[in-house]
Amino acid sequence: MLKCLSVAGSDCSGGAGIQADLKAFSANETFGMSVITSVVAENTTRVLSVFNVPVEEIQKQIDAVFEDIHVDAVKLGMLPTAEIISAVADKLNEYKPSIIVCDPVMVATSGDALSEGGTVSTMREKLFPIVTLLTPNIPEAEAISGLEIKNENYMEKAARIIMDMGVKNVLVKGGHLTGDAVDYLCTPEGVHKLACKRVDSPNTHGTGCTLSSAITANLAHGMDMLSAVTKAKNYITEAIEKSFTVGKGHSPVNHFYDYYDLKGTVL
Ligand SMILES: Nc1ncnc2c1ncn2[C@@H]1O[C@H](COP(=O)(O)OP(=O)(O)OP(=O)(O)O)[C@@H](O)[C@H]1O
Ligand SMILES: Cc1ncc(COP(=O)(O)O)c(N)n1
Repeated sequence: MLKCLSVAGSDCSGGAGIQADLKAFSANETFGMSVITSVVAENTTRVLSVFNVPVEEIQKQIDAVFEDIHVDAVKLGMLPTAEIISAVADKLNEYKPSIIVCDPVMVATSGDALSEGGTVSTMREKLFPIVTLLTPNIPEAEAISGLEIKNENYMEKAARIIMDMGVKNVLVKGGHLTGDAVDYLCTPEGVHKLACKRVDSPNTHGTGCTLSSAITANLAHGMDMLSAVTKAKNYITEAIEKSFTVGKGHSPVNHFYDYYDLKGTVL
């Protein structure tokens, strides 16, 4: 069994963060593990509070996993402070996992901040040189590239700017635009446009976390970057399409649509 580790924040309502990552790892046939960076009191409508785990405890969790278990791939989610980014990067440099997918989480679907301001420069200095793939959404790609993304054409430009910062592969996600759900994948081989139909649904809580974790699992399985991202993109589209209501706001996606029907009966 391949083993994937998520280093991310906890979403008590189960739709995003570590909880989404573990579900996506399992649904994509890998064993999931978690290092919790922050305990977020949040639900489908809002963030009530953010309690960051002390850096030493994050380091110890990473040590506990790596001293005992071979990690096939790592996914990075919410790294809320420059100090945490720096400490996680140092640990990754120590243990050198071969695959690192980084979702540079800054803001929740509800619009609430999940990261201190001013973390982009630390991410750029410490994480960009070591990540295999960076997966910013539109606001994150704007913050990193400094480019205002007015439409699809600017997504590709932003991806190229971020590649020029030394990132090996970049996926700029277009969930926040209108029209088809279009993402741009920039690899050393070129730019690939990945378009799926936009599902008319408010159930998008955790889409970014789920997509990046599915990509991580696919890369752990040995897929090349384009195949891993394409398969994960199809997975997230279907997971949104087959989602159900949880709470009063943006419900999560259905990670296990392939395994259970909406009454929980095994397919
Ligand atoms: N309504 C939708 N229908 C189909 N695909 C979607 C929809 N919304 C988002 N996606 C897709 O989901 C993935 C995540 O994209 P998005 O831009 O929403 O990331 P994110 O902002 O990090 O996630 P979130 O909105 O959960 O914070 C992308 O592949 C995007 O194209
Ligand atoms: C703990 C935590 N991490 C990340 C997100 C963003 O998730 P997404 O961008 O996938 O909605 C979130 N809402 N909560």
